[in-house]
Order: sequence, then structure tokens, then C-alpha cells
Amino acid sequence: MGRNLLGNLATMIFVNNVEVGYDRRAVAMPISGKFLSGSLTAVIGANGAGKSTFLKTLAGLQQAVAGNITFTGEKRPRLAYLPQQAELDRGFPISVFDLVAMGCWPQSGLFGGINQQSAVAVAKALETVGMTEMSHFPVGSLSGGQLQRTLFARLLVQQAPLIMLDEPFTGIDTQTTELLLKVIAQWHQEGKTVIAVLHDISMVARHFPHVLYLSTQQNLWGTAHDVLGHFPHQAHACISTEPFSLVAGVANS
Ligand SMILES: Nc1ncnc2c1ncn2[C@@H]1O[C@H](COP(=O)(O)OP(=O)(O)OP(=O)(O)O)[C@@H](O)[C@H]1O
Repeated sequence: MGRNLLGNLATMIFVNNVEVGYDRRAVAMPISGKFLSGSLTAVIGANGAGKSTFLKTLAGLQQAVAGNITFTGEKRPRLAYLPQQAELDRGFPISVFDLVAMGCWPQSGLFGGINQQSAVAVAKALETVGMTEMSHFPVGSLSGGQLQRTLFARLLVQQAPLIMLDEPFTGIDTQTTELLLKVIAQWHQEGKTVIAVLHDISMVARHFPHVLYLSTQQNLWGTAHDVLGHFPHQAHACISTEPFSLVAGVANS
């Protein structure tokens, strides 16, 4: 886990008055705060609040409309990004093993094939997510849960210090969700920085120490305890467009 000389967690990402959106039009309030190195943060909010757009902007997949995002060390750290399942093309003819092996591309190159060490890493990742038996199945034949396990295996082999997940559990069975939550907990223990867009507030309360709540009224960013404390009934953080008792300026620490 990245610590500075005083033993505190170092900041990995600074978000300075960032407005995210399309065609130069912001879709959310300006966002300011920071992601500490090794932190585990859930991004929550109502449908259309701008969570996915924020994640894509953080990942560098689209430009911010205003403000800026900076990184300790100046360059964006290597990141592993999981889009929403709806954004994936399942028709691509590729096996489970090969899809996971794509996570080795930064090391092996697109046409380099994978070496023995990478093949072992792919096999280990498939085992972690319970997909060993299906490693030669075509991706198009997988259920939603099996595909998500496979995509998590690919994230595992990427070994990136920064991991971004967009609604990783939407439409996924309970058993798979429990398993993949363990993978996230393992990343957290290893000191990776994990940011996930989520809808299930009780899951967030149980598993995510930091929360960024986006809304049209006011964003809240801080510890899960502080942010979720604004919601008398925690489920409302998903279904309402505004929290109940806002207290300005939740500390982002
Ligand atoms: N490609 C796009 N072009 C223009 N507007 C878009 C585009 N994608 C999303 N939007 C709009 O931006 C706003 C924020 O969308 P976004 O997907 O970031 O919200 P979200 O909080 O992730 O929602 P959900 O929980 O429903 O996934 C919405 O009003 C949406 O209609």
C-alpha cells in the first residue's frame, strides 16, 4: 500500500472541480476530492447521476468538460477497467482462456502469444474465479455470472495498481457476487486502489470503506460511515435523487 514518509496513505488521484459530460455539457455537479493509494471506494447515486461518465473520465476514456484530474507521479497509473456488461460485445469468437490471456497483452504484446509464466497466471486466475473447467468454452456461451468471473480473471492477470469497476454485480447471481467481493477484498489487502460504481447500498456499507455519492444537489465524498450516515434509510441512496439531511463538506479522508 502506498504510504508517504509519515506513514499516512499517499494520494493517488486528485480530482479538482471536475465536471464530466458529453459535447462540452456537464451531466453532474463539479466533483472535488482525492483517491488515496490503496483505498477502496464505491461510487453511488441515482440513475443518470453521472457515475459511469465519471469513471470513464477518471480512466481517461473521455475528457472532462471542466476541471482537472492529476496523479501523484504525474502519469496516470496503469489501470484495469471493467465496463458495464451491457457495453461488451459477446459475439467475438474467443475462448474463456484467451479472453483472460488478453490481460497479459501489456507484457506480451498483441501478437506476441503468451509465455509459460503468463499461461500459469491465466490458469491461476481462472482457478480463483472458479472457471478452470470452462476455460475452453467460447465466451458467447457463458451466462452473465460466468462472463463476469472470466472478466475478473482478466483483471487479476492485468496486475494493475488501479482497478475501476462499473456496476460489476448488476444482474449477477449471489454466489458469483460473494466470490468476486472476495477478489476485491484481496486486491484491497494487496494495496491496490479500487473504485467501483455500485447500486446496492447494504453491500457498500459492508464492504467499501470510502464512498463518493453523486447527485444533482450535492456530491458527498468521504468514509462510508460519514457519507451513508446522511441517509436515514440507506436504500434511498440508490433510488432517490437527493439525500435527506445534507451536511456540507464531508471530509474526503
Ligand atoms: N454517450 C452519451 N452521450 C450523451 N449523453 C450521455 C451519454 N451517455 C450517457 N449520457 C447521459 O449522461 C448522464 C449520466 O449518465 P451515466 O451513465 O454516467 O449515469 P449513471 O449514474 O452511471 O447512471 P446508471 O446508474 O443508470 O448507470 C445521463 O443523463 C445520460 O443520459
